[in-house]
Amino acid sequence: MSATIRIDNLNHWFNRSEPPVLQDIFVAVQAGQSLALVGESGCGKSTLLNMIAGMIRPTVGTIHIGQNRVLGPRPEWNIMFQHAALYPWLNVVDNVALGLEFAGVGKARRTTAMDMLDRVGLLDKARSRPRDLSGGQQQRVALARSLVMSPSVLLLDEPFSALDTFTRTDLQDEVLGIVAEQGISLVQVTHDLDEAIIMGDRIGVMERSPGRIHALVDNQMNGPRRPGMRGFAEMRDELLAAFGRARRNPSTPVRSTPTDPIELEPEYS
Ligand SMILES: Nc1ncnc2c1ncn2[C@@H]1O[C@H](COP(=O)(O)OP(=O)(O)OP(=O)(O)O)[C@@H](O)[C@H]1O
Repeated sequence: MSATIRIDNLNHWFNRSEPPVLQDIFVAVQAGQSLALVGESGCGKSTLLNMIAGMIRPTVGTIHIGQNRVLGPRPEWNIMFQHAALYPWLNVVDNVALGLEFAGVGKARRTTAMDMLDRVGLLDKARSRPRDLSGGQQQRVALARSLVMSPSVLLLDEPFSALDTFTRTDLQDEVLGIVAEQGISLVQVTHDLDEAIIMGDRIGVMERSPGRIHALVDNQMNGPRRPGMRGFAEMRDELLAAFGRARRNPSTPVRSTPTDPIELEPEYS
C-alpha cells in the first residue's frame, strides 16, 4: 500500500552551539511518487533520509507517512544503504526471510522470500552465502529483503554507488519497476545527477550549512528515463544551475505541500 510522506517545519541540530544541520524543511512526496535528493557532501541528505526512516528524531518539526507520525522505525518504512549489510552466517533466502521471521510469519516466509528472489533474478543463489555473491548480487538480496516486507515507503541511501554502470542501470530499472508495480513511495539520496533524473519524479537540490531544500524540480520526462533521451541534458543543466545557485546564494527554503490535505493523527500506537 502506498503512502504520502510529508515533512513539516523540520529543523535539526546535532550540536546546539553550531548552525542547524537541517533548517526549515517542508516537503511532500505523493503516494507512489519518487523524490531524489542531491546536494553537496555534508548538506544533510542522509540525516533527512534517516529521519524519514524513524532512525533519528528531528529536534523540531514532524514527519508523517500516511496518517502516522514518524516516531521510530517500522518494517513498512524500509531503508537501503550503500553496503548491503547481509548476515554472513545466513544463506541468501534466510537473509531475505529474516524480517518476515521477526514479524512472526510462519513457514510461508520461505516461499515468499523465494518468490522475491525470483523477482530480482537470484533464485539460483538462494542457498549461497552472501560472501559468494558479487556486490550487485548482494544489493539485489538487500532489495529483496526490503521488498519482501511489502513496504509503503522505500528509502535509498546511495545503494548503487559502488556498482558498475551496467549493474547500476539494471538495479535502477528493477527498483523503478517494482515501486511502480506496488505503488511504493520512494526517496533516494544520490551524488549522481543522472541517477537523480532517472529515479526522481521530483528532484530536491539541497544547500548546506544549514541544510535546506534550495530547489524542487519536477521531472517532466516519462520513464524509463535514459541519458541521451530528449530533455535529459536540459534537465541536467537545470540541476547544475540550481546546484551553483545553492552554493552561491543560499536562499529562502522551498516549501512544498501536498495537493490533497491529509487527515493527520498525532501519533501512532
Ligand atoms: N550523528 C551525528 N552527530 C553529529 N554530527 C553529525 C551526525 N551525523 C551527521 N552529522 C553531521 O551532519 C552533517 C550532515 O551529514 P549527512 O551525512 O546527513 O550529510 P550528507 O549530505 O548525506 O553527506 P554525504 O553526501 O557526504 O554523505 C555533516 O556535517 C555531518 O558531519
